[in-house]
Amino acid sequence: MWTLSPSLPDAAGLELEDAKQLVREEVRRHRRDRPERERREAADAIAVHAHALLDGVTTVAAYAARPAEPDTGPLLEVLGEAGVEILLPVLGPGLTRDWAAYRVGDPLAERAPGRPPEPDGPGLGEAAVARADLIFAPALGVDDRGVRLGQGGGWYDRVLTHARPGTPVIAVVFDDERCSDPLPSAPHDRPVDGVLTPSGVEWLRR
Ligand SMILES: Nc1nc2c(c(=O)[nH]1)N(C=O)[C@@H](CNc1ccc(C(=O)N[C@@H](CCC(=O)O)C(=O)O)cc1)CN2
Ligand SMILES: Nc1ncnc2c1ncn2[C@@H]1O[C@H](COP(=O)(O)OP(=O)(O)OP(=O)(O)O)[C@@H](O)[C@H]1O
Repeated sequence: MWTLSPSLPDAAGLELEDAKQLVREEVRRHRRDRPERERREAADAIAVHAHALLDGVTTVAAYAARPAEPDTGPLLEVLGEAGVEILLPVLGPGLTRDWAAYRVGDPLAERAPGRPPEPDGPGLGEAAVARADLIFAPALGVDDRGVRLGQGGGWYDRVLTHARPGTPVIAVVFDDERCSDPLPSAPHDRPVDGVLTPSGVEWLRR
């Protein structure tokens, strides 16, 4: 069985960005091979465990998954059923950062190949993430320190500077991407507070 920890490429002697890129390639390769059934089951389990995080939460910043990511459709449904306000990322030119409100059932469309599905409501501005009481972030891997490896655009590292201090950030990954060995990390990488996998919620930093 593949898991990220023992599959970490040997990053010794590499520049940090090169080391990150190698790990991204390893995870993406594995994601491409993941059976669709496993992805579907993971999505359902992730949604079930998300319930436990919603006490006292009014607004959630979440995301609509791209094809090989854990599907967030069931998670978004759980959020909708709980009556919370949902914000989803919207990308402008050059991956600029914005958010729009989303209600379950609203159309989501890929604006360009490889881009995540997006709502078409008005942009609320990058700083709208400050409304969120809870933030779900996509990731390729998360280690014991909460270091999150993202897709490499720095989108979340930048956008999270607008989150209200103390707002929990929860990365969503498959079980085999929850990594017990340290992932490469830079000073600007904002650690996450917890990780949500099909096995449940794990708090890493409290
Ligand atoms: N579902 C989801 N939404 C997200 C992210 C994410 O990782 N997942 N992001 C996390 O930061 C931000 C957007 N990051 C993005 C990163 C890459 C591409 C993209 O166009 N990828 C193309 C081309 C890549 C390339 O050639 O360099 C592709 O993958 O085909 C789009 C958005 C915000 N929304
Ligand atoms: N807060 C920031 N301010 C300025 N530049 C940043 C910031 N965060 C990240 N960057 C730059 O963005 C690029 C990608 O960063 P990084 O590798 O951490 O992305 P990532 O966390 O994997 O991606 P994402 O957050 O989009 O999923 C790097 O060149 C980095 O220097």
